Amino acid sequence: MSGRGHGDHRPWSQAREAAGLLGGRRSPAPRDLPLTEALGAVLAADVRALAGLPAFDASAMDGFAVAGRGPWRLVGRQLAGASPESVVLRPGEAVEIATGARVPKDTDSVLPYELAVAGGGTVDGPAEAGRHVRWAGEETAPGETVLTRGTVVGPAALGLVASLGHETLPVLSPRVSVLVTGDEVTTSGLPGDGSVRDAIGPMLPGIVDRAGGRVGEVRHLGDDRRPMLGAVADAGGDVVVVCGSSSRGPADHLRSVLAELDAHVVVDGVACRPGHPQLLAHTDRTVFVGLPGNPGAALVAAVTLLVPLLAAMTGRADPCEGLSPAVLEGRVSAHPRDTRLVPVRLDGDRARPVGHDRPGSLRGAAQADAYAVVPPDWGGAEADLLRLP
Ligand SMILES: Nc1nc2c(c(=O)[nH]1)N[C@H]1C(S)=C(S)[C@@H](COP(=O)(O)OP(=O)(O)OC[C@H]3O[C@@H](n4cnc5c(N)ncnc54)[C@H](O)[C@@H]3O)O[C@H]1N2
Ligand code: MOO
Repeated sequence: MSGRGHGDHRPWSQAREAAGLLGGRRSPAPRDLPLTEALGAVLAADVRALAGLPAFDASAMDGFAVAGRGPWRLVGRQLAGASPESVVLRPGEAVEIATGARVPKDTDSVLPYELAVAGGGTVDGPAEAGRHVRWAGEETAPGETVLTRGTVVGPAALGLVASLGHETLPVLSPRVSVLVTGDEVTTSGLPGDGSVRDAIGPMLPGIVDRAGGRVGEVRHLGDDRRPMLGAVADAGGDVVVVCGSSSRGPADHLRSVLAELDAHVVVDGVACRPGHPQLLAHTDRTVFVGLPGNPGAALVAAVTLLVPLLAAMTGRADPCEGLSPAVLEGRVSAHPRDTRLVPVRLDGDRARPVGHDRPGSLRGAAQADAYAVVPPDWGGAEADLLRLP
């Protein structure tokens, strides 16, 4: 049973710092992810244009592509996506053209419908040489660097690189394996009669994603020690998260399993409520994070250790940080030793506790914008905030 008293628990802010420091010393190997999976990851290398933008000379307006001086004889029509070599223009000729369509060879400019006078097989108007054509490569030339290493891939970046011909992106994104433990934990159907539905497995991939990592596998295990040892030892990835088994009951084997794997323990218990049974440890190859089985406590532990760890592994800002402090409403009191994390809704510079914040419940966190951080020495009124992932 317990060999460590409560006094050994790390102060909450120090635990977060320790996770960030460890993450800063661990860089995941670069890997290529399909564009559909690259959102939110950090670029491992500069990205160059594989094709120019536009990739061909295209009309920027609906109207007429013209060559030479007007009036022009209408010789055809070019719609977007039409076969590339359909038309070649000679001086004095025009084709009706759609925005985005490839302009015929030897086009000088495009005359928009609004400026054109058309009839009797001819068209005339004030065409200006070179205008209203998006010339190949004028926005981006092939080979140009369009995104630099270290950029967090956002939706626009995905659209950009797709338009330049990429199928994958080189990213730094820690691979995370999740082991959910507990004989009583089920993955489908109604809970009851001593069984509970896994609430942590469904929650973690989104949290990991927002911190720039990817969950590769969520495995469910019982409470026996030997299978847990095998599963922890064999779990692939840069980070292995073990849920449940973090406390000091007869089925809580994580500490002894980590000791058998010669893991170095960095944090064993954090002075926060909920979520004090948390673990951070590592071998040369892998970082281990132990989360409590109570789902509300697991979420607090995830934002305490897992999120800062993953963010620091790719050198990005912690996605939970950056909110300004707010006036904490309601009757919240500080705990004598532990930092309390209170789920709140934000309204301007005010934070209102939402309740339903017991360690076993995610109901409050599911409706909240942030945790209000209430340290033991809290003076009342304003509290720091930690954005909920
Ligand atoms: N003697 C002590 N007992 C406990 C302490 C303590 O300090 N001394 N701490 C309590 C706190 S606080 C927590 S939190 C839990 C953490 O325990 P474990 O991490 O070992 O988790 P379990 O005992 O397996 O489960 C706790 C609770 O959560 C339910 N659970 C577990 N996994 C899931 C899941 N994936 N989804 C939903 N619910 C889950 C489980 O059925 C239990 O009800 O220890 C306290 N005890
Ligand atoms: O601290 Mo436990 O992790 O509250 O439920």
